[in-house]
Amino acid sequence: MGFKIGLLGLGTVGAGTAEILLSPDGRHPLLQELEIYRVGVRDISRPRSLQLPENVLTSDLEAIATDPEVDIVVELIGGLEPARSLILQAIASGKHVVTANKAVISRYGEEIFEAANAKGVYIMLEAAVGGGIPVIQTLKQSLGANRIQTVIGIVNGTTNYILTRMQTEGADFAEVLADAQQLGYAEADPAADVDGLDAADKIAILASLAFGGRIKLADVYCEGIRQVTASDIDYADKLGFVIKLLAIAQKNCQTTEENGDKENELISIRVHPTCVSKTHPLASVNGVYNAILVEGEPIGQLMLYGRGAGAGPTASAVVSDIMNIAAILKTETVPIPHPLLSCNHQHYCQIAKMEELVTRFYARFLTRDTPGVIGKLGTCFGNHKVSLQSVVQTGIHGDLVEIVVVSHDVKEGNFQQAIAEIRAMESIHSIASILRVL
Ligand SMILES: NC(=O)c1ccc[n+]([C@@H]2O[C@H](COP(=O)([O-])OP(=O)(O)OC[C@H]3O[C@@H](n4cnc5c(N)ncnc54)[C@H](OP(=O)(O)O)[C@@H]3O)[C@@H](O)[C@H]2O)c1
Ligand SMILES: N[C@@H](CCO)C(=O)O
Ligand code: NA
Repeated sequence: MGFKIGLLGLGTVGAGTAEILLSPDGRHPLLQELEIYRVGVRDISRPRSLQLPENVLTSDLEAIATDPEVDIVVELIGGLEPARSLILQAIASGKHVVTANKAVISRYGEEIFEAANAKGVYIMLEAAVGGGIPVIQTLKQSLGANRIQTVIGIVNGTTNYILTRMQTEGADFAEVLADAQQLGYAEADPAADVDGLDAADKIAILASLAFGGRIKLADVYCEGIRQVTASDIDYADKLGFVIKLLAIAQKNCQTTEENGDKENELISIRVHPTCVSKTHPLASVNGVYNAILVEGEPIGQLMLYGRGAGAGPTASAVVSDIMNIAAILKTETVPIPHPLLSCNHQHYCQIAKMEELVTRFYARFLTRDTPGVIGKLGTCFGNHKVSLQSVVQTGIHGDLVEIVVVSHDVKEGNFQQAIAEIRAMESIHSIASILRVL
């Protein structure tokens, strides 16, 4: 056998990975040279559906990360600790690392990549974004000739699955979330999915690759889907939209005030539920499917589509990373950092303020049924340079009237100022929802 794999974790993705490694027939011949040498889990007495070679299973994960026999450590336990420490121990022991852990990479990427570069080992993370979709390698290698302008993704399978079933069945949020957990799509703590944090980790990683600099996770604006209601899905539908949790990173034309230098272009980076026109390619990405739309020069638009979660698709990405490393180890006697596989970012991207974002908005108001209320809304928006595309009175609830507004492209800061004033108006009962429109 050629290369010894130390697998940390044998849950959804770990078991999917082991399954591929244990059945190499009909796959790339390089797989024949990969050996599952050790597998680390929390509880070795737990019954496993997989038949592993004897004495492979252990609960001593540190021993795997530092074992001189192991060539590649594959971290699939998830969470921040002990995942981060184990990755750092593996690097310090001269091992290449494959991980599906976007949470660790988006928070500790600088520490991990600096340690890896100093030690001359690779950190591969194809499974961390878009599951089986080969988006990391596409950005690192295949699109290297392009100037990337925009990356827009549906990158969380759990929330896409929930929104799709809410849309098609009028299903209840909690019931659909339980199904997503059962199917192995959700994170151990599904709040990471539902509150948009998982998507924020992923867009931080994608933006870093697309724009060639580090991204501080705290700079990613993030809203989840808890506040999306059946009513909004219904109104959006009538207006020609579906609601999707989008993760968006865009190079802003605006330059920094200090010197107006092109080098200082700002990046806008955000995750939020978004009204997407039914004719947009991302609108038909449903269920656990993910898609990433990239716009670059000269390639134009490119969309990658596939399964973003689940054992098999995610393991497909993990094993392809293992194979990339094995291929290098096989062909180079002294591995040198492969310029298209390693990460050498030296600076942080500058991030645009949310107030500066230019976007369309959808807003739903519950108002008292008093004369002139639509006029007051329109005047207030107008005073703040918010131009409206449509204002529709959509229903009456007792003595309250429901009004839905869709704006043209406006500055986020102007829109929010108008909303603050409207909220304080006597004739406004409440603002039921505000969504951005793609
Ligand atoms: N699930 C997906 O569809 C998916 C898709 C893309 C990326 N990912 C990422 O892949 C990683 C793994 O996710 P998963 O869904 O496979 O997780 P999982 O099903 O919860 O499996 C976690 C595995 O790690 C082991 N483990 C966890 N903490 C441990 C600790 N402190 N010490 C020793 N072993 C520990 C568990 O051991 P026991 O078996 O003994 O409990 C289990 O085998 C995460 O980073 C996740 O974000 C998941
Ligand atoms: N919980 C994640 C798993 C894949 O990263 C999702 O639902 O997309
Ligand atoms: Na991927």
